[in-house]
Amino acid sequence: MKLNLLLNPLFIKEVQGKVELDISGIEIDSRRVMQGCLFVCLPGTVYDGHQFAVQAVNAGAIALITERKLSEIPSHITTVQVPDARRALAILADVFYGRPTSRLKLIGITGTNGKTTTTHLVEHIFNENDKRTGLIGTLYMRIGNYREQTVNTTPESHVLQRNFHTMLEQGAEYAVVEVSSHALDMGRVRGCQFRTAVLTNVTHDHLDYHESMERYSDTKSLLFSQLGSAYGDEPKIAILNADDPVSPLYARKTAAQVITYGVKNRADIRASEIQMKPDGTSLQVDTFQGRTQLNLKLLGIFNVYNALAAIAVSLSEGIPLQQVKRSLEAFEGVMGRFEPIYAGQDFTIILDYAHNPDGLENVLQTAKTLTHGKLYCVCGCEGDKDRMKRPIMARVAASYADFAIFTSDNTRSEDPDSILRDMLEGLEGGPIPSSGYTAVLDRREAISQALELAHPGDCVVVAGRGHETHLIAKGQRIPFDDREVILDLLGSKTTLTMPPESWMEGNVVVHVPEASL
Ligand SMILES: CC(=O)N[C@H]1[C@@H](OP(=O)(O)OP(=O)(O)OC[C@H]2O[C@@H](n3ccc(=O)[nH]c3=O)[C@H](O)[C@@H]2O)O[C@H](CO)[C@@H](O)[C@@H]1O[C@H](C)C(=O)N[C@@H](C)C(=O)N[C@H](CCC(=O)O)C(=O)O
Ligand SMILES: Nc1ncnc2c1ncn2[C@@H]1O[C@H](COP(=O)(O)OP(=O)(O)OP(=O)(O)O)[C@@H](O)[C@H]1O
Repeated sequence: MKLNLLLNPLFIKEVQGKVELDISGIEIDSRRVMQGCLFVCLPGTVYDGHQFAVQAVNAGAIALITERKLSEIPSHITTVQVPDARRALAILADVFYGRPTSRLKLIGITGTNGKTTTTHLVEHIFNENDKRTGLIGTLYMRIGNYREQTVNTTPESHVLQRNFHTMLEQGAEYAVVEVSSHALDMGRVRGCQFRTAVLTNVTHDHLDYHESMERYSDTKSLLFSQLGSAYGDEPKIAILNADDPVSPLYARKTAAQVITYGVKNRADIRASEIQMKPDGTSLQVDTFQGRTQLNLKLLGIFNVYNALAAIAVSLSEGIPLQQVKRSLEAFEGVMGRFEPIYAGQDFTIILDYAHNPDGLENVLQTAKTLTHGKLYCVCGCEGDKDRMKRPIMARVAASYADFAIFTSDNTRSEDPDSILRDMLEGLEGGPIPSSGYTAVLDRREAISQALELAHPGDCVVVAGRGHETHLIAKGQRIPFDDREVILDLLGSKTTLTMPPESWMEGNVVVHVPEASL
């Protein structure tokens, strides 16, 4: 694409050099630059991309977007100075890839927990109903069988727009995207023409970055204000969790039409008569298309919320309720999210990705409800991330588990002992698990101890890592997959299908939510 066409929508302070150039791609990392690229110099949290301009030119960049004048740039290289390179990147990426979101039906899902699960639920329902989708999130970018690995839950704008372009090429009608608070804050989704925005929930996480819950919640609300205020021929919809206290404020921030879902409060899509059994959850759902009975294979009230959000998206796209029901009932779950690991052992093991207080509480609450015997929890906290959640997560584990084993997660640059000390501070003067707790630095050893302690009827929850296959410590990525470790400790190579009767020996549990209508 010609550079002058790319630059058209940009507010430019100064251009030096020719703009009649053919640009082969847009890059922000000098190590990935290819011949003919436009290199955008981004100020980052660790480095300043301007430092790598010369490196980018040496690697083949023919033009640069900068926020200031740079010395040492060869005179044949075009330099375009803008006030804000990150904003410029979003605009350039949108133009370079042909404004793909104007031709895709874009659904963005934000929230502290449940984004991955809800995007997968929506993808599954849509695909079962002949709507071709692309999905972007923590696990991957995928369109049918085509997959690309993602570095971030929500990629930087040039990768995001490239993904959307690929989706269009592959015939996708919809894009279902996890939108993280970091992405909203850094403007990675600027330029995306969202059709539907969904909120799962807002609870404590990422305060290392956002600093306060107010700022965190305010950042998440950007997705709803970014639905825009112009009305076109197609509907714009904000889907909000009626039981989350932030929702009324988010409703005020959007000009879009609002659909609510929930369990406790009045909502457009509301679940009641929730019953949880070891092999699934049944519920009644009242919607604007009538009432239906649902039998989900998923466990936990948190998954009821995820399912309600997916129902709201599906109904708003005109999929009949009975078809939504059929599709939801066939959904098997998402890798590493409340996933049972069974290799013939006589107790239950749940692999889960919970890595913040609310996620852990939801998972342990669900496991406890279904466990007749003892509940064991193995969990840790990440280094170089929100320190404030460490004692809270330990308290959550202590409140639900009969025995807690605190261990390491990604320690990054931090001393693993000091992370554990932060966690254990949460137990001072607080609840202590009925059978006690221990701290075991080595994660494999921690899991091993939990499996050795468990008896028939017990349940071991291994939390925090879910689908992850590596641990990060001192700048190294060390292969470590909780699933493989568990199977290895059980002396098995693969998981088997678990017969429902060998799950936790729980009776049918009826959950009666408190109605506040
Ligand atoms: C804190 C943060 O979000 N950092 C993101 C940010 O990197 P950064 O600003 O720190 O970049 P930097 O390392 O300082 O470098 C500055 C610039 O110099 C460039 N550079 C750097 C080195 C070099 O040799 N050459 C070069 O050109 C870099 O490419 C960059 O353009 O921009 C990068 C490109 O978009 C992101 O990949 C990176 O995400 C890192 C990996 C990360 O861990 N982010 C987390 C916090 C995050 O965003 N998480 C959310 C999900 C959270 C959740 O819900 O759990 C997500 O959406 O993934
Ligand atoms: N609606 C929910 N409310 C609370 N906890 C949830 C909910 N859905 C899932 N969880 C818990 O949070 C964990 C992460 O779920 P999921 O991956 O769907 O969320 P996410 O928002 O994509 O997380 P991340 O952004 O960190 O990838 C699950 O393993 C489960 O423990």
